[in-house]
Amino acid sequence: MDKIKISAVAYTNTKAFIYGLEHSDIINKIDLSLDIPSDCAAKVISGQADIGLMPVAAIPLVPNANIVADYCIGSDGAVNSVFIFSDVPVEEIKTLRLDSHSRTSNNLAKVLLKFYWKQDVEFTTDLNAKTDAIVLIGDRTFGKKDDFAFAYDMGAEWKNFTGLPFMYAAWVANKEISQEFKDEFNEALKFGLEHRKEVLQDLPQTDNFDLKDYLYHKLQFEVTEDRKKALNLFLAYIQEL
Ligand SMILES: C=C(O[C@@H]1C=C(C(=O)O)C=C[C@H]1O)C(=O)O
Repeated sequence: MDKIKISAVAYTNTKAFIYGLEHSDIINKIDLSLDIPSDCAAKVISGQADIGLMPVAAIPLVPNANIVADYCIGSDGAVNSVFIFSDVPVEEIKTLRLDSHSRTSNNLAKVLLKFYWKQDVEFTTDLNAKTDAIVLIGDRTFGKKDDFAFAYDMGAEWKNFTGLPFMYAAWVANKEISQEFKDEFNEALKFGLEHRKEVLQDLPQTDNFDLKDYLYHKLQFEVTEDRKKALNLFLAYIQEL
């Protein structure tokens, strides 16, 4: 049988999932690559990967997209790794640089600015552009909150806006996956989440960042009904941008 090609996010938020996959027999049935989120999306869209832990904002671009696991990268309120960092308060943001690693959070910033804060903002991806604010996600945000005059946690702001939790990335396939594989995959992911203590022990400490709080509390990994509702609402807002 051909191995199932899987692309997962190479950030700390995915370490428990990777631990679970690597400590289960399923590791012999998959080809696992670790990528930045935007590359994960590109691989699932192009068919280079069969399944990806993919930024949810890119789901509409995936042919035959289907969510194949009961677990995701989510939060209920603040997530502590998805930010708009700004020199000015949000009412004064006129220009914002997006994060080339991101698909979901770039769109989340656009949705929040337009529909929640009702700001008219110019967006750029030019790394040399001097902007009022930037989107930054993942490990590169750890401990950086105090380096900026304003730090808006987009998980918290989405909850203020909608009252809902959020789903940043989901395990999405571009083809039919057997129930047998899905069951085994879910078991492996669950095993990883149950072994966060071991995962934590292997992670390097980061200044000004509470890794334990991040892995156990800020990140929430279940695909719940409310998180699916949030996903549909988010995708509908993206259509209106
Ligand atoms: C919580 C996070 O969720 C993520 C954010 C993503 C995005 O903005 O496209 C994609 C995958 C996840 O890694 C994070 O990266 O900090």
